[in-house]
Amino acid sequence: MKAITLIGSTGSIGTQTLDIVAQCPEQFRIVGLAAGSNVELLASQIRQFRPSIVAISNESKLPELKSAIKDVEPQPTLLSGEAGVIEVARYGEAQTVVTGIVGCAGLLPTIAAIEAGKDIALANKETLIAGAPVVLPLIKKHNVKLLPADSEHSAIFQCLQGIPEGGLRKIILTASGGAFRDWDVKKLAEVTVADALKHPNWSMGRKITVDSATLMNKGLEVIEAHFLFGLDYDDIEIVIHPQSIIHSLIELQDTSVLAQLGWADMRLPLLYALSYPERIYTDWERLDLVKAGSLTFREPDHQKYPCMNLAYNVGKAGGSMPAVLNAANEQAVALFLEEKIHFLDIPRCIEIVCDRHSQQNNSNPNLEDILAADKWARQEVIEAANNLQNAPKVVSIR
Ligand SMILES: NC(=O)C1=CN([C@@H]2O[C@H](COP(=O)(O)OP(=O)(O)OC[C@H]3O[C@@H](n4cnc5c(N)ncnc54)[C@H](OP(=O)(O)O)[C@@H]3O)[C@@H](O)[C@H]2O)C=CC1
Ligand SMILES: CC(=O)[C@@H](O)[C@H](O)COP(=O)(O)O
Ligand SMILES: [Mn+2]
Repeated sequence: MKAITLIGSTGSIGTQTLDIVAQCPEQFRIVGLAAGSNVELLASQIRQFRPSIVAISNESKLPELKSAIKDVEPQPTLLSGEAGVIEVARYGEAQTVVTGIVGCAGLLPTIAAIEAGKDIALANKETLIAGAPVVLPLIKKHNVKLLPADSEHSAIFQCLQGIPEGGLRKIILTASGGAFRDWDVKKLAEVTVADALKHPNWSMGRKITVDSATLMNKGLEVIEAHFLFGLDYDDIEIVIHPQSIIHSLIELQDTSVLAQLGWADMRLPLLYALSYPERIYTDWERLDLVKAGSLTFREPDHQKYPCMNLAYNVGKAGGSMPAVLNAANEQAVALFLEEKIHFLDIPRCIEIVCDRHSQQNNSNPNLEDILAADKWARQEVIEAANNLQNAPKVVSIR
């Protein structure tokens, strides 16, 4: 039975991972949980899954959590703050750590898990995008597995099984097109937060749902694919596939193309990241091609969605640029969700900050450099947002 620690247990990835564990008690058990602020859900997860160690990142919530589980026997070790989450990530018993924290907040716990010899089931793409120059060498050094759980990267990883080294020629990432795929570009000036949070196919957390709407999610996934599978950026293509049935494709040297298909259900890539290389039987709804109907494809519109080109350019620049792109995007999306900037300001702010950083890109950043670049970019987005024409004054960063 595989022992699993789950960080980000109260989110979309977290709850779907726990659904798998509940359905596969012979295969998996939870030893550690970490979350941000959601005491009620975390307490009920503790009751159901009986982890040995738990952390809540928001320190002020620890007393509430303690009280909510005071009758649970045996009591798990309870920690709080960033240090507590890191402690949970490195906790002894677990073989695999599922990274379901959103954003670069996942970076330090993931590094701690790798250094403690854990395999990583990677949902938290921001960790790799910002931290690849540090994370990838550590994965090698500690001889642990980096198993993709993002649906596209899982699809590519599944297709690659049995393909000899050097056989891969191109990656084709599918994109749903996000909330505004059928909106006229002129209407994007009227977008509300509620509009951006209506993903056509997937039910996910707020940040990634906005990323899907700007197509930055696909831009981030291009960089993620580069780091995971080692192809040049010119060999990673995006295609819009509104049905989200084909989760991505690979082209091989002889022009043969392989794809992985399934309903839009994150449990499948999560299960494979946990069971790899085994395949576990499930009673989940099986793909019915007739029910799926037409599978269609179109070119992405780079004028309408500038985030994709931003990501390609930043990926090609490398160094500390991806950390800056990622942090700028996190900050811009947060401001959009707080209704402090407009949807169309998201790429504007990111571009301004990436342009500024291009003068000082660090080609070989260490962890300290990455964290500094991340902090700098967030502050710069605040400034850029305040300077946008007609923008209401935003806030100063903490
Ligand atoms: N959802 C999906 O289908 C997919 C998600 N991903 C990626 O997976 C990651 C998670 O996404 P998703 O589940 O949608 O996000 P959610 O917003 O639904 O969940 C985020 C989780 O992270 C926790 N969290 C936030 N900040 C911290 C912190 N500082 N320390 C500890 N825990 C924290 C939250 O806790 P709390 O709520 O208690 O505050 C919550 O459990 C993202 O990187 C996303 O890009 C990738 C592919 C698909
Ligand atoms: C489920 C998943 O992996 C998400 O990253 C998904 O890809 C979002 O959909 P789009 O970015 O294609 O809209
Ligand atoms: Mn994805």
